[in-house]
Amino acid sequence: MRRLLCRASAYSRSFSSSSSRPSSHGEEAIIIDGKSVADEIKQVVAKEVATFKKSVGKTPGLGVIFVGTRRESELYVHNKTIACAETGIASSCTKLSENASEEEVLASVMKYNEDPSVDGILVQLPLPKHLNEDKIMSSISLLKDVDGCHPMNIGSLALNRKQPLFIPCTAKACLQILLKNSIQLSGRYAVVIGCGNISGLPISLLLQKHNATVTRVHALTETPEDYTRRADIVISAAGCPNLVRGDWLKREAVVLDVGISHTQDPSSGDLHLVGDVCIEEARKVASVISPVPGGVGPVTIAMLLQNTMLAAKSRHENDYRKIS
Ligand SMILES: NC(=O)C1=CN([C@@H]2O[C@H](COP(=O)(O)OP(=O)(O)OC[C@H]3O[C@@H](n4cnc5c(N)ncnc54)[C@H](OP(=O)(O)O)[C@@H]3O)[C@@H](O)[C@H]2O)C=CC1
Ligand SMILES: Nc1nc(=O)c2c([nH]1)NC[C@@H]1CN(c3ccc(C(=O)N[C@@H](CCC(=O)O)C(=O)O)cc3)C=[N+]21
Ligand SMILES: [Mg+2]
Repeated sequence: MRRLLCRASAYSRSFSSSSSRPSSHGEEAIIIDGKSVADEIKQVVAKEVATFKKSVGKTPGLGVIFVGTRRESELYVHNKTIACAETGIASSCTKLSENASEEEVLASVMKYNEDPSVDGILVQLPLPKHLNEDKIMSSISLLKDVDGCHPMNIGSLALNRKQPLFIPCTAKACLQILLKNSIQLSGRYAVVIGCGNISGLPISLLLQKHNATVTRVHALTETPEDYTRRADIVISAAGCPNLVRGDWLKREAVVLDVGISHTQDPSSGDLHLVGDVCIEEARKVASVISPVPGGVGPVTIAMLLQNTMLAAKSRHENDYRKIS
């Protein structure tokens, strides 16, 4: 009975444009519509950008650095550029070849660090293996770290009572989806699958900041399902198709699928996206699921725009303080 009530209340809470119920037979999870969550955020950002342009006379700007030729990275960078244009943010992209030297990449970061028209910098990951990712990410100016990947920002996210200037976009996107669907975090048990620097790790730190009890599992964890089966909230960011099966989940669990893998259609050559969660099984067990595509991904891009707007504002306030 409690379960039924839970499900009914989760349904009524989310009975809005941001979620849709896939079937009417009453036992399937709510599938979150990330695109509409993203559109709402983008509308707010677009208004802020317009106000900023009018009052300050500057256009917020994002600089992207893309090393190599990975096809999916190219797609993401393209999507980010379009999203910037939609909200009135200026964007530029520095493309470097697969065998670019560390000095070249660092020089590109420095150029954006010093460019007053650039408010936010994103170095597209993963980088080619010969490059030192830590060194490159640490060279991004703290005030421009809209990706939230600088060790100082990650450190502040991990510390009690400290607020980072920028929260990594994917973690922010997950939190936004949870809050939007009135999913309580405080005191609840959350399991994050995968501890990557741009997704799993920051997600687990942000959930912990919101007083969830958090376990992180990874490729070396023995029987990860022992943890996920007890979890109120499961967030998977491993990049392994069908990793999370229906029998890995507790009834009424909330499941966010962050992982994205690309499979190529043998006949058309088109890239298809798949998440980590076996959605056909999970939807029969979970109460709420964010799918791939159309879940966390679009919200992540909206958060990048929000962080870029935030960077423009805080840099402007800093300049103002210096001259007054
Ligand atoms: N939707 C979105 O907005 C975004 C999606 N992504 C996607 O999220 C995924 C993760 O990205 P990223 O963090 O950069 O990746 P990383 O490669 O940095 O991290 C992957 C993590 O998953 C773990 N892992 C791998 N296989 C398994 C497994 N079988 N069981 C449990 N854990 C496993 C790895 O563990 P170990 O370290 O032990 O090998 C590692 O901790 C990718 O698919 C990426 O495309 C990323 C960013 C944004
Ligand atoms: N420094 C850095 N920061 C990142 O945030 C970062 C990165 N590097 N490297 C790659 C990953 C991946 N990532 C995605 C963002 C949006 C979608 C997204 O919008 N996905 C859409 C579909 C997109 C499509 O159709 O191709 C969806 O899931 O519906 C996907 C993936 C950010 N990443
Ligand atoms: Mg590397």
